Amino acid sequence: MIPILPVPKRYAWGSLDRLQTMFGDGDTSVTQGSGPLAEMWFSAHEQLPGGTPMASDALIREESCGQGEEKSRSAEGDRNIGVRRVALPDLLKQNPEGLLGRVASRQWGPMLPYLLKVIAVREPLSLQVHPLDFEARRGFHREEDAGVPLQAPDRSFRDTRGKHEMVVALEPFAASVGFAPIARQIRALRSVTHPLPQRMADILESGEPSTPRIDAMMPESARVWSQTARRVFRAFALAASYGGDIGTVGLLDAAAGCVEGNAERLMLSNAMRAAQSFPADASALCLLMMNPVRLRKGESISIAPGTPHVYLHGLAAEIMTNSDNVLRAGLTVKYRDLPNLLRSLNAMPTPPAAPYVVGDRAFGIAGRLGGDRVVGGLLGGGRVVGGGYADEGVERAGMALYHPCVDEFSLIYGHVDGGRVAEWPLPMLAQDRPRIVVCVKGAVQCRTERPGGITDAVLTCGKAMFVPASDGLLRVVGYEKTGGDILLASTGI
Ligand SMILES: O=P(O)(O)OC[C@H]1O[C@](O)(CO)[C@@H](O)[C@@H]1O
Repeated sequence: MIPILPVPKRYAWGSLDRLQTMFGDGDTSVTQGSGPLAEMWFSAHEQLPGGTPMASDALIREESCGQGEEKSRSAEGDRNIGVRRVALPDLLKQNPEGLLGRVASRQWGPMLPYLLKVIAVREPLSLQVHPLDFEARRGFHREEDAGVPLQAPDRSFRDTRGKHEMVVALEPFAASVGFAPIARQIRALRSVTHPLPQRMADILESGEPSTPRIDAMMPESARVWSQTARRVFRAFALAASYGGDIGTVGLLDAAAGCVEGNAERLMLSNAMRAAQSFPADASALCLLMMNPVRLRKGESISIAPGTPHVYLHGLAAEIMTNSDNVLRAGLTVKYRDLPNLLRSLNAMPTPPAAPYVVGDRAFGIAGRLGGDRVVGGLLGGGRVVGGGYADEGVERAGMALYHPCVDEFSLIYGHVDGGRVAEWPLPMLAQDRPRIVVCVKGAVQCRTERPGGITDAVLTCGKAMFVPASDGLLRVVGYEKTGGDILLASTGI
């Protein structure tokens, strides 16, 4: 087991206290600095030139450290033990098979195929879409050829990989994800008295072409799209490219009293939350086209490339393919790249999908499908109707495994009581793979056993370990009376 330090990301939408409290214990170098803290990355994403940190540092204990590498020294018996900080991607390149395992290193090369984050959302994130693999490769090379530096703020593609992502709520979490059924979009838009939302509703109802400017932004593949997808694309692109200030907060406020239906009310409330943070940005109206999502602790949602989404509020774990490619349409101070976003957009109304969830005693909603296997259902009308933990919450639920339909990652989240050994929902996912374990509450003790001997480590809240594939099975025991909550990231195969 190798201790790793997260990379803190400070964006304006981050929290002023959640991550500071969770990760601030002990090593304050991780959380020091003022202002909001948005994300903590446990990552082996390649470093950007110019020193922008993307990858976690691994802390390697060594009896003698090379010059300039030694950060701290302590006497252990007669030995002089040093701690050397090595960027995780460099460490993985030294011994891919031992650290990542045979299967992962053959499939993805000397690279950790997933990126784990803990995110604290105080203000809405951007209205965004992630690209597919081929779109990321094409976009990356286009920007390289155009000479846009990798770390430039107006760069969209920072690597060549598509981004598939999954969110597991650690506290209540609010978002808008994917396009809602078209009738619901029309009802929400019609409630707002202004020519722009009315025009969007007209487009959705009649399918008439919006303007040549908007139709010119349709990707080539739109030729084979359904009428519904074309209508949705046009209405979305109209609001996202509008540019002017229409006084969205006042309009949404006036609409709040007249809209009918729970889902529509939630759509309006999500749009209002976005508009309050970005009052002059008409793209907040796009949230009137999107499914409102409310996750409770332990509930989860899977975001496939192409899915438009806005995270609005809450604390969550996020795990994704090893990519930082985000295409933004609005609600942000960061670079917007509407043409590329529209090229990647999935314009078909689709209910947000929960990943497969497997767990022991973890579910009261979806029901069992034989053995300990439970299939997460779909979200509808802003309520989770399948998957995730039952009402009583994670404390009583034990561990659950969240597994979307990709091979690169899976996540276990749950609580281990003091003195109890964690019961993994699927034990094989806790061995022979590259794993990252993070304690997000209380304290736990991790143990690995391999021919060389037993290794033990206590993780208090905010501390993390990279557990190499060669370390064999990982056991986690709740520490002291209260035990702790952990995230255990692993590959899916
Ligand atoms: O562009 P923003 O609003 O800062 O959001 C970026 C963040 O959004 C996400 O893509 C969420 O989907 C994160 O993984 C990412 O770090």
